[in-house]
Amino acid sequence: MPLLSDPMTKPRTLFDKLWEAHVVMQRDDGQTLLYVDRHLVQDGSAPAFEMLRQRGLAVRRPDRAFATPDHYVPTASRALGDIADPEKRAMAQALEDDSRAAGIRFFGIDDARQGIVHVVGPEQGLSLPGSLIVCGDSHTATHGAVGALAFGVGASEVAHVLATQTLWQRKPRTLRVNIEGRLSQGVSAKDVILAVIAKIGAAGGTGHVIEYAGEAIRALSMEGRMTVCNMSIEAGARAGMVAPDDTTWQWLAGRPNAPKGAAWQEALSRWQRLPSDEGASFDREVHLHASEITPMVTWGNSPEDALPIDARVPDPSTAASIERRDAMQRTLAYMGLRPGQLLTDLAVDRVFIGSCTNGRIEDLRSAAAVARGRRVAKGVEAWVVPGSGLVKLQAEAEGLDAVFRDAGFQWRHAGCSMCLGTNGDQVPGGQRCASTSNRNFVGRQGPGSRTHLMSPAMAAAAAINGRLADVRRLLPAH
Ligand SMILES: CC(C)[C@H](C(=O)O)[C@@H](O)C(=O)O
Ligand code: SF4
Repeated sequence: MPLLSDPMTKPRTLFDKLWEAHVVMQRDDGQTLLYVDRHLVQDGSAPAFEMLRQRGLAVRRPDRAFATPDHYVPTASRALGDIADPEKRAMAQALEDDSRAAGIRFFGIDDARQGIVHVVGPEQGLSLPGSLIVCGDSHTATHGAVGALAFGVGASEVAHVLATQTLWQRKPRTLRVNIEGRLSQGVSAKDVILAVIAKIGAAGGTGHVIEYAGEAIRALSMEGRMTVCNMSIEAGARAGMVAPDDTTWQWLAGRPNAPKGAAWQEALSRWQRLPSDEGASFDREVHLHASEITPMVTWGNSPEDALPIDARVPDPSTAASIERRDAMQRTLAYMGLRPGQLLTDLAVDRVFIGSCTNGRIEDLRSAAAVARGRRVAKGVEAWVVPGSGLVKLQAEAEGLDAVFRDAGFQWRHAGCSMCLGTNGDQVPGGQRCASTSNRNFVGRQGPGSRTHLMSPAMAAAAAINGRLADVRRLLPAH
């Protein structure tokens, strides 16, 4: 029996192991300096390079950074010149110039490997188990799916990491979210994370790193785990992670930047020791049973406003407080909803399948399975935006582009696109969009846009039906 008080044998969580392995030094005020293994950079990071220039600092470890433009790139063409806003065009160009000047590996818009940085990192094997990964973007949590500690940082921290390869952080607390049992047919990783956020709230994970565990998480593919980890930030958490296992090794083996040969074997034996030890304790635990989770959609302006698709728009008069009632009334007004309306009665104008949450090959396969042999409803504009150029090529090799095009979807180039609309791909004001992205905030997809978050299969079902729809009633005919 190990002595629990012995720090060498005390059971540790995956997070504890990762944190301890990256500590450079601790300060008396509770801040810890961490070593950063991988720094992912996107086109919003131009100001960080400028900060370095102003202080006459060089990039310390260009070999540990990687850059690709995603937020500002056009998805109708592959030319930076097609970015209408000159400021954004300059930012996208600056990323290329600054990366090249610093010797940072860079995938430009004309490179098939370009894409949303959170899709490209894992795809290229740049995001590896046991590593500490940062990026100047909140959805960096995605990379935790490979068993990494990955989180978003601000612009000045991006500059700090570029200059020093380290980062000051306060140690977060740990929260384990356990999903026991098996998911039913038509229920996906997106439904899991929407159900988790609906349960714990958009601030439920504040100050914590979440480890997702349990049978339903173990059964998820890597793509599914990335979807779950991606939205950790929408629960307020600092990061999300899943212990690496056989699914992880199989998915990573052979990726361009994953270790090869003897180095792979050596890495594997290290990585196999990463999962939380039996008996390791977490500051908090939350339990959900997979059988409780059904296809979900959001109705409001926070990802926590998620309900099963067969539910009705909630009634503000039943709210727990006056403040909540007023907030709900404002939300319903913005979203153009009436209390008690069936969610399946809501007609959509737009459908967006893509983003770092759900723009991977498996997401496109599940949407295509629903779209196959069917037609997008009249008056609906439906887009599919692959998360990376390689996802696009893979989908084309499988004929998914033809499935989508035949059904009346637009097949676009890779980028963040309508998730945030910074590249001009926006939902017009007042229009309702079924979206596979991660945020439904006021104006998120464009001023006045109304976003309903859901899984790729559910978004495809909405495109076909012209209304929010229960994909279980529209499952592909076999
Ligand atoms: C623009 C970027 C900094 C932002 C983020 O941090 O997440 C964006 O990616 C988003 O999804 O809102
Ligand atoms: S796809 Fe959306 S959520 Fe992801 S990085 Fe781009 S804008 Fe942010």
